[in-house]
Amino acid sequence: MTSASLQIKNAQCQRSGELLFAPVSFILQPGQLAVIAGANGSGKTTLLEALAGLSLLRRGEARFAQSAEQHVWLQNSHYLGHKLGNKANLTCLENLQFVASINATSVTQHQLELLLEEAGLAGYEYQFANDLSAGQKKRLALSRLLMLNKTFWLLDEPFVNLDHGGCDWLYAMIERHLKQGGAVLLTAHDQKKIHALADHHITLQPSAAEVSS
Ligand SMILES: Nc1ncnc2c1ncn2[C@@H]1O[C@H](COP(=O)(O)OP(=O)(O)OP(=O)(O)O)[C@@H](O)[C@H]1O
Repeated sequence: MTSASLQIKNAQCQRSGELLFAPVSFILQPGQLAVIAGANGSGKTTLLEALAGLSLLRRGEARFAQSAEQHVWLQNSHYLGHKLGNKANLTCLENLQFVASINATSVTQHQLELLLEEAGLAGYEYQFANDLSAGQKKRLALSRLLMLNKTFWLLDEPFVNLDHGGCDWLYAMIERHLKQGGAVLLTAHDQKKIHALADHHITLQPSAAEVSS
């Protein structure tokens, strides 16, 4: 796992020609958690997508390890958005095998079975992802984090759809990742426990400024 930091300086995103939120700055160090909060529509998902390389920041910058090389950051990070990325017509096991193969990760079927068990999906190994409940789909998507050895986790509302047990599991997973030197950037609304664990609390505030062309 790399031990580099992520520096976010005066970051702003736009939609329909308008800046969504006032500039955001913080440095995410190894072992740290940043929680991004804000009202519905304030731009949390848009910011996370930009940091995950799916779109561009409108202003400011995100620098990884003091370098502008975004591909290094992307290689070391794993993004989980609202669209979970499970393959509906593959089983739980096949989903993990697929993700392992495209990430050149070597893993045995037994290891994957243990991983699914940890995710609360024992007994669902051969069930199609399409036939899982919303919370089970989330658990399957989150179990990828355990399989891939990525330093930075970018998680958009990861607690949504999880039951109490699922929330405890995810919380413990994040805590362990931080202790191992990983870093986590996530969005959350009313998760008091995860807010208490956070090193950075970022609440997106509306931006007054218009984007000039
Ligand atoms: N695909 C899109 N095309 C155009 N505008 C969009 C699109 N997605 C979101 N927006 C707009 O961008 C703004 C920010 O949306 P975003 O999803 O980033 O907010 P959010 O803080 O994550 O909200 P929530 O808490 O509801 O998930 C909103 O005003 C929304 O209407």
